[in-house]
Amino acid sequence: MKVDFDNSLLHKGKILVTASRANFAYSDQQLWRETLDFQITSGERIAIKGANGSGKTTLIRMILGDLQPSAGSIERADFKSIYIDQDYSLIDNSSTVYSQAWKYNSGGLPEHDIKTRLNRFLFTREYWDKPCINLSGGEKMRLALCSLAIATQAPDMIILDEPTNNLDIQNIGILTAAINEYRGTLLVISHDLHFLQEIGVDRELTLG
Ligand SMILES: Nc1ncnc2c1ncn2[C@@H]1O[C@H](COP(=O)(O)OP(=O)(O)OP(=O)(O)O)[C@@H](O)[C@H]1O
Repeated sequence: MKVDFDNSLLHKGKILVTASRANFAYSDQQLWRETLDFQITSGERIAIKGANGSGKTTLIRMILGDLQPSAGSIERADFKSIYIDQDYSLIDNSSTVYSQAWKYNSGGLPEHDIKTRLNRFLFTREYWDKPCINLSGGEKMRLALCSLAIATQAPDMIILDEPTNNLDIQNIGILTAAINEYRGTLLVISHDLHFLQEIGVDRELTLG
């Protein structure tokens, strides 16, 4: 499948995130027994692993700069990221499929091109006026990827949270193809070993 992602403008190997002795506390207790020391460089594909409640989502929110560490530091370069969470909050539930796609048309593509891209992501004409709130999880994932393929500049970093949960084989195929066309930095929380292998993850960050 041809996705036509515009690529991230960052050069490969640029340091995006540096965590030094970082930890986080929601209460008086630190989340991680061992503090976190890692770097993320542009172009890497990293799987974030750990049991339920081990702090994977918390770590992502720190990497995004939404949460500050309670110990140590997390330094972030200036980069553009997209977080596709399990609720697909990238999708505006008050929009229709077509208007969601149109919102990402920052480069002013003609209507015909938007429709071509919607079709590539299996959104044929009968879907265009459908309210996003009625889409299934798999359809929302597809529309999120389609929105990114419409945007002028792909994000420097895509973060996926359990992306294959609740997706059927066809949707997993589309997700895999889209991610394999993407050249930027990828962080993915997933227990799906087959998927991680298919998208060529370079290394793992395990929380415990
Ligand atoms: N806003 C909050 N206030 C207090 N505790 C929180 C808050 N958010 C998360 N926690 C707790 O912090 C711990 C880590 O949560 P987090 O959601 O980061 O884990 P996770 O690894 O993403 O979990 P899962 O695999 O179940 O999605 C959990 O014990 C959770 O209950």
